[in-house]
Amino acid sequence: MSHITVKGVNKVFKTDSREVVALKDINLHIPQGQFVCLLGPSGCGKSTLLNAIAGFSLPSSGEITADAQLITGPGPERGMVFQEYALFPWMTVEKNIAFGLEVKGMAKDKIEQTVSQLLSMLSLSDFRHRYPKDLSGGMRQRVAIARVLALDSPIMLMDEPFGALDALTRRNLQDELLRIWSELKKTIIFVTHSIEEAIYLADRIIVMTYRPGTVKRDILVDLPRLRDPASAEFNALKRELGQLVMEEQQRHHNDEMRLAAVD
Ligand SMILES: Nc1ncnc2c1ncn2[C@@H]1O[C@H](COP(=O)(O)OP(=O)(O)OP(=O)(O)O)[C@@H](O)[C@H]1O
Repeated sequence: MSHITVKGVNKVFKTDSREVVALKDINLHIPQGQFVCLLGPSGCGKSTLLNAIAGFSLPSSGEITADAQLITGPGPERGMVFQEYALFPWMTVEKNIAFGLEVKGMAKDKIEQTVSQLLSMLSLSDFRHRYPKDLSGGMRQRVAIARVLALDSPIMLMDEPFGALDALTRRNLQDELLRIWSELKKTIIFVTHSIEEAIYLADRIIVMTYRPGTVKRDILVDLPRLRDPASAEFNALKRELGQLVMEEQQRHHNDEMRLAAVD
């Protein structure tokens, strides 16, 4: 089981000069196995919501539960993949993947078996003895995904994991992620500001508003996979989402102009 409930969540950041309402009255239920994208322009609270679900930064009010258990901090059932890979540079690929399992005290032969399976699943077998600095961005992100999969968390939280990759590598990794997701039946919450990426991947897209971050639209994507970005249905949804995101982008822009005028 791995469902998430977000109930009446608010998050306020206080700085010396002002308060930022990053999230306001967010209510969501994410069933087990759903692939959800959080979509919106910069500053609309996507990472704040993801970090709250991860337990890194708790809500100011409201509550989030995973399998009906209140989230009060990070937990093994929720694995996080960041944009910036977060690998240990002094460890080889296989050591990076094995690390969490060693910390958990798993038996050596079981670790070897798990790591080999993951290396194969993510096409990393030929790179097992390499260090992160000797890998491309796409390969490094594969290792980061393998590391989270090693811990077998039923929930994967992903914060713009492919944002720094070139278009072709990004599409390859999107396809691999879809394959892994359908094979392992994970619940995935994936932050992106790419409309096309959200439509390509998600069962459900949650469009957020810019400051305060609220749910602007909650859309189920009912297109068969693998999805064709050239299809009429894909493009119709892209236009609809483009309009919604642009409205928020405009609010972001207006806000920046207003703040610049005050300074
Ligand atoms: N630690 C913090 N202190 C003060 N304000 C913060 C803090 N973290 C986030 N914010 C503010 O909260 C709002 C939401 O930020 P958040 O990073 O969640 O947005 P985002 O949608 O993930 O944007 P991006 O795509 O740029 O990462 C922004 O206005 C941001 O400036």
